This record gives sequence, C-alpha cells and structure tokens, in this order.
Amino acid sequence: MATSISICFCPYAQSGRRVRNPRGSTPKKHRPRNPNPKVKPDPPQLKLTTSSKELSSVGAEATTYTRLPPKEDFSLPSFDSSSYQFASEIKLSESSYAAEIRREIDEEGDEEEEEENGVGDNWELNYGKFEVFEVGGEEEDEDEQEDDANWEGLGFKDGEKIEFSGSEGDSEEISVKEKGVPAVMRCFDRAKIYVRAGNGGNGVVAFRREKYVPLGGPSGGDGGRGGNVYVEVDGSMNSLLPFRNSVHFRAGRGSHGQGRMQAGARGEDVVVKVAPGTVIREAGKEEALLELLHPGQRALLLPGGRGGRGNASFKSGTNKVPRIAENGEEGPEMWLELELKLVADVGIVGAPNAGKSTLLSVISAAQPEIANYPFTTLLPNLGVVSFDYDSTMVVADLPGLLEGAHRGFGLGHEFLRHTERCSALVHVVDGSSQQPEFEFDAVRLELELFSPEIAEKPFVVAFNKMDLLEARENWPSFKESLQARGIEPFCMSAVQREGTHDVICAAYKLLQERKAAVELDGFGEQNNLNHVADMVRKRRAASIDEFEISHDSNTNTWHVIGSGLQRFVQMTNWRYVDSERRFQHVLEACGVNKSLMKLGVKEGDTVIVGEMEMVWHDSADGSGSSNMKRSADSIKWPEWK
Ligand SMILES: Nc1nc2c(ncn2[C@@H]2O[C@H](COP(=O)(O)OP(=O)(O)OP(=O)(O)O)[C@@H](O)[C@H]2O)c(=O)[nH]1
Ligand SMILES: [Mg+2]
Repeated sequence: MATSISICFCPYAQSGRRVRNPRGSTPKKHRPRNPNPKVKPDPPQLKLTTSSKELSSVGAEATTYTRLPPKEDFSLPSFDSSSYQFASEIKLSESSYAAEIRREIDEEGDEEEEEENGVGDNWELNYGKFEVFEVGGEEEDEDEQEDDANWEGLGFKDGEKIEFSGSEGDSEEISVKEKGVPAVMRCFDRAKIYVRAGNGGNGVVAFRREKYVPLGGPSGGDGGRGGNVYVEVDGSMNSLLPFRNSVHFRAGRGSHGQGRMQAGARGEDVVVKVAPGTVIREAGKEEALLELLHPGQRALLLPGGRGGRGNASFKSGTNKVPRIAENGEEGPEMWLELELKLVADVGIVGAPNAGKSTLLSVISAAQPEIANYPFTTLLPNLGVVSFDYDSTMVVADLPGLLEGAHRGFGLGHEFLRHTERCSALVHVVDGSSQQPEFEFDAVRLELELFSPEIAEKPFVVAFNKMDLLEARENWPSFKESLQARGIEPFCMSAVQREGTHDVICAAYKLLQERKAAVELDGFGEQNNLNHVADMVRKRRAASIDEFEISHDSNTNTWHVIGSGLQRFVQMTNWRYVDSERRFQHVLEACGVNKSLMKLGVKEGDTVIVGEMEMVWHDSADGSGSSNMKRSADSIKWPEWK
C-alpha cells in the first residue's frame, strides 16, 4: 500500500547537549583561605598509631623526595602484618587519627557554609587531600605538592586505599588520589591537554540591491574555514612542564560570510609546542598517534571546520532566489596525552649517589646539582658532549635507580623510560660502596625487569671514585669478575676528571656503531605526520548514503546513524525556510524515508537523525512519496552560532 509521509521536526531535542554550570564555570575544590598569606601554615601531619621507633626503622619520617633515608632503609615497612599491611592497603580504622579525619570531613560541609558567610577562614580544618580527584591534566599548586611529599614520607605508595570505619559499624571507603611523585615531577614528562579546531563560519543569505541593477540576485558569501591545530617540536623545550598551566588549546573560528559575496576570514590556527621526543596519544588509548623527535617538525593534527556556504552558492537554474545558507562545520576536538621520552644519545644510569651527575658536569657544560646524598637528581638532566665541531652527542643523567625501580620504587620507574631512546648506556658504579658488583647487578636487573629492550642496549661500565682508598681496594676484584663475564669495565674519578675521557669515548664509539646498524636496518620514522588530520577529513567526507537504522521498541524511537548525515544536520541552518525543504529532499534522496518505511515506522514514532528529533507522520495523499510538513508547534530552532 502506498503511503505518503509527513515529518515534524524538533531540532536539538536529542540528549547529549552540554548543560552549562549555571555559574558558567566548573565547580572548584573547596580550599579555605589562609588568613595570613605571609605565614605558611604547617601542612597537616598524618599520624599513625605506631611507635616512633617502628616508624624510624622503615624510614617513614622522610618528608620530601630530596632527602631520602640511607640505602639500608629502602625496604618495605616491616610492620606487624596483623595490624598494618602496607604492601596493599593501609587501615587507619584503629588509629586515633581516623576519628580526627572523620570529624574534619563531617565539619567540612558546615565550614563551607560558614565561609560563604565570610566567617570560615580556618586553615586548621583544611583536609582537602582526602578529596577524590583525577590525576593528570589538573593544575596543582605548591600546597598540593607539599601534601604529596607528606604522603610519600609516610610510606604511602601509588594506588593505595585508606579505609575509614565508623564507630557504629558503617564503613566508608575513600580512594585517595594516586600519589606517586610530586606534581612537578609528574608533569615533567607527562601532560594531558585538550585541543579543538575552530568551527567554520556561517554562510549568509543576502541579495544584491543596487541602483540600475534590477534583480541583482543572491550575494550571500561563504563562511571562513575554522583554524587548524598543529603540533610543532620546539628545540628549546626539554620538558612538558609548560602544560601544567595551559591545558586547553582552541583554534579560532572562521568569520561568517557577508553580503556582496564576501567570504569570511579564516580562523586563527593554534600551534601546540612540544619538546623533542614527545609521544602523542588520544586520551585513554594505547596506540600512539604521533611521535615527534626533531626540532622544527610540524604535524597538522586537527583541521578546522569548513565554512558554511552562503546563498550565492545555492543559486541554480531551478532556484534563482535561494533563501538558504549553511552553518559552518564544527571543528573536531580531542583530549590528548603527551609523554616525553627524552631524545638523548647516551643515558647515564646507576645507583643513587654513584656520581652520575658529577660525570655529566665533567664531560659537558651542564651544571646538574651534585650532593652527597641519594636522589639529588630528581629530574633528568641533559648535556651536550662535543668532541670536535661536528661530532657531538647528547647525554642524559637520570635519577638513581634502586632495587624495585621497575615496580615504582624510588624514582627510577618514572624516568627509566627516558633511556628508551638512548643508543647506549653508561653504568656508573660507586667504587667506594661496600659491594660495587652487587650494585651494578641490581641496576642491570632493574633495567631488564623494566624493559628487556633497554637492557639489550650496548653499555659501558664506569667504576667511579677511584681517588678513594675503598674504591682502589675494590677495583681489582670488580674488574676481574666483570671481565670473567665478558665486560671490560673502565675506572675513573669523576671529581678529579681522571678516566672520564676514556669512558665517554667508549660510549661515543658504541653510539656510532649503533647508528650505523640502524641506518643499515633502514629503520625509518613516521613519514606522514598529518595522518590524524587525514583521518578526520576522511570521516568528514563520508557519504550521506551510508547510514544505519536502529529501533528502540520501548520508546518507539528510530535512530538513523551515519557520520555524513550527522554532519549534514549540523550544517543545516534551520533559520532559513528553504533548509527544511532541502533536508526533506535529502532524507528522501538518500533513502532514509524508504528504509524507515520498510522497517515499519508508524505514525507518531520518533525519528532521530544527528541532533534532530522528529515525529513521523504518515501522509494521507497516497502518493507513496514522503512529504515532510513543518509543524510550527513542534519545531524548536537551534541556537544561532
Ligand atoms: N671522592 C669522590 N667523590 C665523588 C666522585 N664522583 C662523585 N663524587 C661525590 O659523590 C656524591 C654524589 O655525586 P652525584 O654526582 O650527585 O651522584 P649521583 O649519582 O648523581 O646521585 P643522585 O643524583 O642522587 O642519584 C657527591 O658528593 C660527589 O662529590 C669521585 O670520583 N670521587
Ligand atoms: Mg645526580
């Protein structure tokens, strides 16, 4: 039976439109004001009901990363397992502090109200660190860094939970923010940013009105293209720390078209500058989108939206007075995770305090911090070693590695990945330590456990501190045992600059050999840096004929899904009367109406195409073609962009 159809529109009725905070901003974490900003309040101290003797025995009194306890203290806490299980979770239920924390949490609501009234400026009650919030991308200020350090000092590790048990038996679990390292270290080589290409400008409807030019015709210009998002390698950057403060990158939107056939201006492009060696992933995905190594490399990441066409573009033989123009196309958006793997030729690794930074300071112009305690180096340092004018190599001095570094113990885990790009390694061994060979083996083992590929890299062993008697005593046995394993170690005194040249020449030789091997392998880099933009363009070019229809029988709703159709709906400017006719025509021409009828759409069913929600009406004229009629009551105009 032939049926004719009419469809009424309710644009934008589909869920998924963002609802803005009535205040126009995202709610901020509650943070009481410091009554006296010059005097910094003591950070809240977390106390465990453990004797001070026990705590000191596991090095739990350390409060910052810069001063860790002696090496023998780098073992997991040896609490009585019946009461404290630090390995997986820490229960504070029995501690006196739990009651205190619970009281603070209860009071926090009251305190907020007080502060609204201007009477709640009490720093003592700020236990913001128990709030649950996400890691990465968020800004963190110095206070939070101090909090991090306090947590670390108390022996908390990543992903641990704190359980609070109420006295009445009800228990509430609060998962604490993943606290690994202070923010400045976390942000050194990782960042999460938001990028958005500009929307295209809208086309306009205009007609030429001029003296002596009767019937001037349509003259509405097209909108301008939205700005692109580029990623560029900036050779002067060596960390991702700038992204701590700037997270959002939005390209400008194209200007709208104007009368007299004037096209809108292009939106302003945005260039995200990253350090050499940055790997870019889409947030939450494993696969790397881009790997940018060399200064000056530039990739088009997101192309801006196309400008909407003005009515001059719709003029045709059958329609000489078109009253229709398009919206500009929306620019794509993305959350990106950036990871920096330093681009260094040689990485200096070794146990803490072995003399790695001293070696770097001697062989290059770098001036890393050097001091006689473990973990002086908290962030990798880079130095350029020049042999002569055209032979140089970049050397990275990495934070010291401890046993368990691959599991995140010490700082090694955070920075071991920076050795991934190194062609060769220099193992610095503290010759004056009690067991230099054991120290060397432990570092080798950590590298192997972290990544067998790193462990396979060629290396040089530098036995350091030969100016000290202990080192000179240890050297013969160390050398002998390594030679027995087929390794030829070097000895040096970094402080006295003796033997360092041989070490660095040996490393340079390894580097040259490796480079030659890589060239022979024909190992190439990514050729097409714009492949993400190409992907976006391909998706945009999808035909409107490609769609799928799904039916929800509970609500009698039909979803027509297809990226071409979705884009068409988004670019349709419902302010112009002709837009509706065009939309009706397109639905008919691309076969949506036919498919719906075939699938059994009934009078009154809801049909959703892109952001449009429509009500299906069977037409009674029996012509068999779909006939859309605008129902003024059911139509809601989309907001003007
Ligand atoms: N006597 C002597 N002391 C040295 C030598 N090389 C380094 N040192 C000392 O060893 C201490 C540690 O040196 P760093 O260069 O900071 O050691 P590091 O391996 O970078 O230590 P972390 O950064 O903490 O991992 C400093 O006090 C240096 O002066 C050496 O050849 N002889
Ligand atoms: Mg150092």
